[in-house]
Amino acid sequence: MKDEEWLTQNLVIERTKDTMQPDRSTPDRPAEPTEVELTLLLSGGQSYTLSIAPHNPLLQQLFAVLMETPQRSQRLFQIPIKQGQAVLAFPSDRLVGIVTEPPIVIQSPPKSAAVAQKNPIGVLSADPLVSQYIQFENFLTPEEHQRLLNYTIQHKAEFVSTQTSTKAANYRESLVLYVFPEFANLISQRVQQVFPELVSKLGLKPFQISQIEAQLTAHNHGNFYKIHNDNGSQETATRELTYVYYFYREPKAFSGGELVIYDSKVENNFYVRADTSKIVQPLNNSIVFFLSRYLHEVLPVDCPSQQFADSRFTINGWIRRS
Ligand SMILES: O=C(O)CCC(=O)C(=O)O
Ligand SMILES: [Fe+2]
Repeated sequence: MKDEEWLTQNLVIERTKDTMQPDRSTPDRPAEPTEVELTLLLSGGQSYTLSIAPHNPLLQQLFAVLMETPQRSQRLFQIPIKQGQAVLAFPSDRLVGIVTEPPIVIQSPPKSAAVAQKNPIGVLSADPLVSQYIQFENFLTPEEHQRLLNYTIQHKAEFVSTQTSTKAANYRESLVLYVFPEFANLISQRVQQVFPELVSKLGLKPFQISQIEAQLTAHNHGNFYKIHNDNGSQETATRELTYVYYFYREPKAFSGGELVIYDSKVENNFYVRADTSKIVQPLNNSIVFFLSRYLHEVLPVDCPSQQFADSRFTINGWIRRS
């Protein structure tokens, strides 16, 4: 059967609320939804939200179209809406992103789901208990990266010791600079530029950004940050996404300092740490994004020279929703 035929023969229900079945979840797995809310992001800034059954092959077809790079085969989507009283029609090359809620796993997509642009590396899964992240390499230009490195080394004297919000001892050891306006603005701008892509690739519901926070950190010999999340207090509750931009002097004079992002499991209605995790390498001039609620840690850094200029530097912060 051709796609067009299939599409006109299958009814799609428009957006409805309360799509979850009565709770038959086990502590570890959410109940399977009976409907998925699907937002189609079209070029030109338009979007359309509808609800469909999770096993409707339309989902596979829409995702398959997104994967077709660099050349898209041209076809017309004709999706029945309003109980079949109307049709949403658009050519396949206008589809630029798909948001699903709850997150869904598309079985056997062609290659990685993170393809579309640039060179993102990361882990993408639609299971809310499986942590996902996106890492972009070459995030700043070489010139910006070098200027940032020079600026950081020149401002060594302004760094202070880090603390956690709970002031727990032996939980976090590193240095931080809170005021660095030029580069805080630069990172904030670039983060805003990739934000729509992030939301789409991470399968998040789009949200209004209220603030992008930024701090500049230096991890030198023996420094670390033990397991924590970034939005566990009242003051930090509106942090939705965490970003970490890594930079350092070449040749690299430290090892370790990997970022470990833990998967989750649900206990007593709370997300808690699962035994499985992903390890993110702090690649020079790369930036990683992940949900602020994930538990994560920075493994100890080994920097034999102990020189500040050889540190594992980051600009990291949080995208807050309004
Ligand atoms: O430096 C990193 O890789 C992560 C830092 C972090 O988790 C934080 O500052 O909250
Ligand atoms: Fe963190």
